[in-house]
Amino acid sequence: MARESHLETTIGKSLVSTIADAKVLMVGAGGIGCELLKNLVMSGFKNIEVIDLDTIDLSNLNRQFLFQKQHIKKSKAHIAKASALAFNPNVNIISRHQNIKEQEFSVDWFKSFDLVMNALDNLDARRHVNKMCLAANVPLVESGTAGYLGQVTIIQKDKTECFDCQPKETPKTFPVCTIRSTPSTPIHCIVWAKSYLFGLLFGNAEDDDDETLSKEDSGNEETAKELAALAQEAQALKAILASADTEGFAKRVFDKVFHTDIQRLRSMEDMWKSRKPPTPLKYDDIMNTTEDLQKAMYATTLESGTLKDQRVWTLRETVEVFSDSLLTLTSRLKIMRETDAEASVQFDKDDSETLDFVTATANLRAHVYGIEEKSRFQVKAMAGNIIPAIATTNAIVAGMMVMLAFKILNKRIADCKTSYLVYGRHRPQLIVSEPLAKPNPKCYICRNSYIGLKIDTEKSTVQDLISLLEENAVQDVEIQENGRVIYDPDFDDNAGKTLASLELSEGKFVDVVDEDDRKIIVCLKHVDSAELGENKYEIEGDIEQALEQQTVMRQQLKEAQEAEATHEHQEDPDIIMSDVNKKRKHDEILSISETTEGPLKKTTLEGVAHPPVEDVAPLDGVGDGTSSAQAVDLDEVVIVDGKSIDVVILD
Ligand SMILES: Nc1ncnc2c1ncn2[C@@H]1O[C@H](COP(=O)(O)OP(=O)(O)OP(=O)(O)O)[C@@H](O)[C@H]1O
Ligand SMILES: [Zn+2]
Repeated sequence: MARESHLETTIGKSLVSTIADAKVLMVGAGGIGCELLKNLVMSGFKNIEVIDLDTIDLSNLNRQFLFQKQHIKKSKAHIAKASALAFNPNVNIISRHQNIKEQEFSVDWFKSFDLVMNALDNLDARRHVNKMCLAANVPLVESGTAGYLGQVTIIQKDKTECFDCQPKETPKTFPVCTIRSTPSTPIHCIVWAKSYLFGLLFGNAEDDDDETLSKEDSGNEETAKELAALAQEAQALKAILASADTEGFAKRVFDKVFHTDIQRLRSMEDMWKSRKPPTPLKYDDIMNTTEDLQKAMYATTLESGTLKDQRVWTLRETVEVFSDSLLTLTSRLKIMRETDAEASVQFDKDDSETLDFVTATANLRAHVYGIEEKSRFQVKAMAGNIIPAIATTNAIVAGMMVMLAFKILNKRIADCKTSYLVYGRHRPQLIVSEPLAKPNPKCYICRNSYIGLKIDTEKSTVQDLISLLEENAVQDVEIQENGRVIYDPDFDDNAGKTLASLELSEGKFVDVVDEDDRKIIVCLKHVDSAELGENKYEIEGDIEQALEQQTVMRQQLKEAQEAEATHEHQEDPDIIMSDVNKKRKHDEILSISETTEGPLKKTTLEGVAHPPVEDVAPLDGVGDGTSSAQAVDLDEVVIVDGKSIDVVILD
């Protein structure tokens, strides 16, 4: 009771009662999720549903404080529930050990919540929840952290930008030849080991087309020749793989990859005119040398007392790890292929044998090219595309999420802001905020109108769907599902097929575009025809209104495009400047995250809801950074001294 009376004094009785009645969905019970669930049960929320598909890993325990050692391998969602109930048993928590993308989590299910809160770590799941919340018209609190950086915002259909309104950064790519022939940094060697050699040895022959390699430079004739030679080498390696069961296999692979192939590359003199050529390595030369000699020869330090994970291995140790992991993974693959001829082993930073192999081969390659070698711990971070996860960043972000939740439930969406945690700036200001952005008129996700359609997907055909749309004034339609054309006036092959036979079943989103290019997204809900009775279908929502809304949106898009064309024409110097500023800010934030060290986490900036936008706004009330007490117009955050933060909630 005392807890609630404090809350009432702080935010008022009526909001406390609204919070107690609200039903909240929390997606993800990892770094942010654990903090968030603890906050929710401690701040008056009484009805919480938590979903996470994963189990607890040892590496989670340094920051996911609802989990302890004895919980390893158990469901994150279930354990998070049990631990949170210990904080406050008077809360109704439903936990689900499932993927949020499962079909049973339909638009109607999303509609049953007053609020959804994302504590996820990947774009795919975030995009999915974004779309479901737009379709269900439920407000979404979106969050993300990357090292010391974090951000929190809200997404509300037609009122704010959605998760997909701004393009997200694509993963970094490297030219093929840098990776395969002329590496110059440790990451080039790691990408080669993880995305090329690993795939060749333990994957399917065709899938060495990793996203981290770009073929942009393959137009040039020299490069094309080099790629052809590399392809031949790959074939030769596959021939060696056929002898995996025989004595000396590891030595044969080693000598092929680090001696024969390197010698061939070395013989291409043009390539080394302005670069240091690589030095081939021979298995026997290394294994026949003693450890002492190794140290003298290769100047690798073996500091006793340092964990093997955290120091660079000697060359001999590296070769030993190479041999052991190669043999283990080869026999693992053999067993897998007994039941599935197409099976492959995937790299996973938490799978110790795959990490061993990538660390050893990346370092052997680095050695050959005279590049700095890395510890297994460092390779894990780099190969897993990892930015350190900081428990306090997650805690601050989870705190800000709850404050946004308070405002949303208090019907004050207009007062919500996007907040960024920007550690490492010279100003004594940790959190900066900016007003919520309006939807991007060009967005393919939120600038659509959603309607629900109850229909017997087993019996109704595409033609039935077209007819019912026509009955509702949607004429000359084109129908697509997830980029797949189902029907258009020039492609009617599917007209007589049932929806279900085209996998248009319960929960699927179908894009319908009419003669005026207005797009409506139809969420299918399978209902048996017997239940539907005489009406063969039932529409949820107002199609006419949706079409009108689409007309307005088309007009807005046209205006935005015209405005853009005029700007481009005039080359407005202010606009150019603002782009430069944005880039500078972005680079600055990235450089902060690059210099951070700490525990590991795979969330990258791409996982954060929006790339940090404007330069840190000179917010109202912020001084020049020299004053010791600054009032910041953040509504809920006041920074004192530049050191401590007082959180004040203004009702
Ligand atoms: N589609 C999904 N459905 C349900 N939960 C998901 C989905 N995708 C991701 N998650 C969960 O979101 C959480 C994100 O938490 P976090 O970013 O801390 O990642 P983590 O996996 O715990 O940490 P790490 O990646 O560093 O091992 C994870 O627990 C993950 O299982
Ligand atoms: Zn959008």
